[in-house]
Amino acid sequence: MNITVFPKKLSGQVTVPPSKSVAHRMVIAAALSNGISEITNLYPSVDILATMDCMRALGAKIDFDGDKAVIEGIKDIPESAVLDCCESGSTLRFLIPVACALGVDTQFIGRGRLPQRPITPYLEEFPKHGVSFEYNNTMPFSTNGKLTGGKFYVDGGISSQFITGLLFALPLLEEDSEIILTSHLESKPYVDITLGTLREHGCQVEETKNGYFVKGGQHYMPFSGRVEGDYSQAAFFKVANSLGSDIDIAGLSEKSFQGDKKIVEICEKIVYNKNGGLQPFDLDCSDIPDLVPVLTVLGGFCEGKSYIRNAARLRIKECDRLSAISQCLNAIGGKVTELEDGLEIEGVGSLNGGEVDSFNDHRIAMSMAVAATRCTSPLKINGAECVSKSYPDFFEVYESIGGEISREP
Ligand SMILES: O=C(O)C1=C[C@@H](OP(=O)(O)O)[C@@H](O)[C@H](O)C1
Ligand SMILES: C=C(OP(=O)(O)O)C(=O)O
Repeated sequence: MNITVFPKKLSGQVTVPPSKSVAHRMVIAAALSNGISEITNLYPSVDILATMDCMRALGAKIDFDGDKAVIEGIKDIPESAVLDCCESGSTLRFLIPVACALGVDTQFIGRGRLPQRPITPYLEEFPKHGVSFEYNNTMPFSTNGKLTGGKFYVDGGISSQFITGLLFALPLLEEDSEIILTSHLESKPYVDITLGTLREHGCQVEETKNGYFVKGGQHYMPFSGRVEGDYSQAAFFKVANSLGSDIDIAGLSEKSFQGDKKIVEICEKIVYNKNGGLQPFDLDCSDIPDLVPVLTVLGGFCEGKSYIRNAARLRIKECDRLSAISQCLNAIGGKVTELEDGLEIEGVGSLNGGEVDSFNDHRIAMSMAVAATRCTSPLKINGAECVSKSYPDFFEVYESIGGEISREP
């Protein structure tokens, strides 16, 4: 579906959808628990539906109705399973260790960019712990064998999702385990969300000076709760506000562990200079990768050069996000230069509109819809249906706050 967005500032109230990151974790932990958990404020994004289907395939009973899921933890572990991770990196990287810890011989299926996204730490470490892979740099691929504990050496710079996956799996093993980070852990706030979920389910993890120690033989206890609002989605509306819209954003928890909460501080700190223009910024984005596309849009309207730093990992997300957002903004009159691990954004004050591709990436499509609020002519976003990965009704919400769009199948 292609969507043309007509330039218009937005105003009204939005309740942000529940956090995708928190929801993945709550569903997985509930499915591993001994008993029944109830999760409310669940939102059927394609990624979350994928995680629920995978946990069903591993033996959990999940009854999802409205915004509530009743999850009965796995009782009978299947010998083998096929897990369709769709395009979700989280689902894939969280569930490889989980399936292996349960001893399920698993075929992993995926599409879009997922087959190209790395799973290197597992390929390197798991054969030393009883698991073999049939893997040809793409999907489907298969795992065989039951994971055993011990030391896991993991590069912290590819994706924090490997640490989360291991943290979910290691309490289930008989032996104690240690995760040893061989380089700085990027996206650490996401691991902190995982630790919070594990605590809620009664699992203990100790932080060490270079990683995590996890006792074996632990049991997940059921836990019922509500998924908190998503700061990475709130960021689109926050940035729209910094660009002149007037959106009242509801549904966020101030106590959240989400690293993307940083968007609040970033937008509060953005100051207007004496001509009413926005001051440029220089940001280390190692802990907030998902904010980068929309922050690039913000930089496009600042007066002077803004910088996004420590963001090399963005090249291995749903698309190469550094390249995609640069191409999109440059196609409509922006001045963005790719750096090896970041971006230089020269503010231009106003963008023209025209036509861009979503690169099949939800965060690129939504960022461009925010850019459109300040374009001088309509902006067509091709392949805009990709928002369903995290925010299926994004464009309906956008219309509800005064956005004007037309859809083309
Ligand atoms: O653990 C998570 O929920 C996520 C971790 C981050 O990935 P990386 O750790 O690969 O940066 C983030 O980009 C992704 O959207 C969600
Ligand atoms: C990168 C993302 O998700 P995942 O890694 O789970 O595919 C995202 O939602 O921006």
